[in-house]
Formats: sequence, structure tokens, C-alpha cells
Amino acid sequence: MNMDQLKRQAAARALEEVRDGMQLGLGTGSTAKHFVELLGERVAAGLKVIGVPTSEATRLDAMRCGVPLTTLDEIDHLDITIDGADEIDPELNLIKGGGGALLREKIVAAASDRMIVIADDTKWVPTLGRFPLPIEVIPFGLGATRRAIEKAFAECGVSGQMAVRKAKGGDKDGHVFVTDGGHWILDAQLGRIVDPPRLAKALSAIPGVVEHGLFIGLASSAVLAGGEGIRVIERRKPKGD
Ligand SMILES: O=C[C@H](O)[C@H](O)[C@H](O)COP(=O)(O)O
Repeated sequence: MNMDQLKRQAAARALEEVRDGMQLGLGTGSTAKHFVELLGERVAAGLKVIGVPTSEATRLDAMRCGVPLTTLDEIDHLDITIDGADEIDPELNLIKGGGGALLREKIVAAASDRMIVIADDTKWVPTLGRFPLPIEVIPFGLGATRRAIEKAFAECGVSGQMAVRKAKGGDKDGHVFVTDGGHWILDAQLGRIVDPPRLAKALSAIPGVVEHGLFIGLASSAVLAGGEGIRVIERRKPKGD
């Protein structure tokens, strides 16, 4: 089974948790896209749900698949958010934002009773950090923000190169990547993040950092698809801890 088939399997398993009448957060990325497509098939067959997309790309996918959409201004909570991740550790802390959607993804996940992470099992790691950590920043004062981030890294026992993300493909190739919110992303190659909750807190305190890709205490479960089958890992601590 190839990687794409594994992603679709994880998405299909998460879809089993969806019930009639649910309000859903719809994640972003290649795995979440499978979920939106499968959900669209169920909606066509009569399932009644409504979704809040975490990016413009997902909004377009959901519309194409016939999934009814709303916003967090129109409804006050979500039952489940289903989203992919770039890395997942045994505490179900995540690195997200490889596709640049981390800000909306975090807002939507935080507004949800449960977050189910769907992934192929290559995303499962003992320690976060091999995947570059995305940090969404305001372009104004970037030099000062970078210095503050480096200081936070040193205080949290990590270090590594940071680079402004460039767009890939199309006529934007080589230009700075701009998020749906109009911000830039710094990708930090940290290798090993010894204390993700501490680093998350330190980064959140920096003016100029809009959001970062560490999702701490947000995921309720992870559905991992691999050659051996599907594993579902439940978070031990309550949401928010
Ligand atoms: O910004 C993008 C998201 O955080 C994605 O959920 C993450 O990058 C995983 O994407 P994929 O399912 O394509 O590996």
C-alpha cells in the first residue's frame, strides 16, 4: 500500500466517528483532503453535517465535494476537528504547519470538543523536531522577531537554522510564501525539541509571532495508518492539559 492509500485509510477510520448533525473542523493538507473527499461522499448519501475549513484550499475542496460550510462566527463550537500533522509524539503533541495553515488550524482545533489527527505512521516520532518547526510571523520588524525567537530557543535548550519559507510551484515560485492571514513563515530546523510545552509558551509570548506549529494538549486521538494496519492512540490527559 502506498503512502496516499495509507492516508486515505486513516481518513476513513476517522470518518467512522462522525455522526449526523455534527459540526466539524476540516483540516488542511494531503491527508485532510482525503477526509474531505470521503465526507463529501457521505454527505451525498444523506449525512447531515456542517464544516469549518482551516484554509482557503480546504474551503475550495469542501465546496467541490459538496460539504456544507459555516464559520466560527455563525456557530459557537465544533464537535470534532479532523486534521493531519507533520509530526506526532507519544504525548500527542504535534508539529503542524507544513502546508502553512497552522494559524487557522489552531483556532479551529481549540474551538473543538475533540481533535482527531489522521496520518500515515511515518509521522509518529519519539521526540518532535526533525520536521522544521513553522513559526508564523508578521513581516514588520522581522529582524527583531528573529532575535527574540533565537533567545527563546536558547532558553528552551534548542538551536538551529531559521529560514523564511518560499512559495513552491506556479508563478509564485521563489517568492516569499504568504499565509491565508497575510503573514510569513519562518521554518526552524531544531532537530530535537526537548520540552515542547515550554518552547510553545516562550514562542507565544513574542510580539511579532502570530502563531507557531506546536500543538500542545489539543489532539484527543491519533489515527495512524501503516503497513501493519491502523493504530488509534488516545490522549491520556484531558484536553488543554
Ligand atoms: O499546514 C498544514 C497542516 O498542518 C497539515 O495538516 C500538515 O502539514 C500535514 O499535511 P499532510 O497531511 O499533507 O502531510
